[in-house]
Amino acid sequence: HAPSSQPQRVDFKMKTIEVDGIKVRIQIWDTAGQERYQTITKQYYRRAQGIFLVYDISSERSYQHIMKWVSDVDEYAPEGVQKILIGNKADEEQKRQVGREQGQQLAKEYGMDFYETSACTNLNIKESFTRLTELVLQAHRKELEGLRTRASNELALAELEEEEGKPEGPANSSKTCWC
Ligand SMILES: Nc1nc2c(ncn2[C@@H]2O[C@H](COP(=O)(O)OP(=O)(O)OP(=O)(O)O)[C@@H](O)[C@H]2O)c(=O)[nH]1
Repeated sequence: HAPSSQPQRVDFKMKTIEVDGIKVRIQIWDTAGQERYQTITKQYYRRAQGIFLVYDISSERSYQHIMKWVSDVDEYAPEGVQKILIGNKADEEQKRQVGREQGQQLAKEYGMDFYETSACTNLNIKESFTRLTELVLQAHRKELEGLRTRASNELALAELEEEEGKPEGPANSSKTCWC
């Protein structure tokens, strides 16, 4: 926690969204981008499951910073964290410094999905949150399936071992009482 005299540099919100007919409760952490707060915000990467890397389409500089963010995420976030690249302020067309293709190209290089969004007009806000949640769920579904397979294999093995441990002959018939 930041000392109370310091401004809060991490905003935290809860939201419920629906993905594939399933209600998912998500925690959204908005960390500060400013350099002087970065030691604090890096600590928050560790528990992230999905990350938006956001630049401002009216700022070439913010776009150039994305590579640095990606390397920070690679260093501090858990392996397998899902990432999406966002070009925000898409409503500011007249101030645009970063082409949509530049965003698409960078996202492709890093194997990320890409959206241009606007917090002012709501463009792609819901879509990008839904997509990131979907990716996180997909990643965890694989984990869950892995666990399930392991659990059923272990169960099958335990049953086999139990079966092998039973005495042979008539005592092993269905009439035997094991209680
Ligand atoms: N036109 C426009 N302005 C936006 C949009 N999103 C944010 N802003 C404005 O951009 C400024 C910065 O927004 P913040 O949400 O504080 O940006 P931030 O990246 O979280 O800033 P830090 O937390 O300081 O790193 C504010 O004045 C917002 O109103 C958008 O989609 N369009």
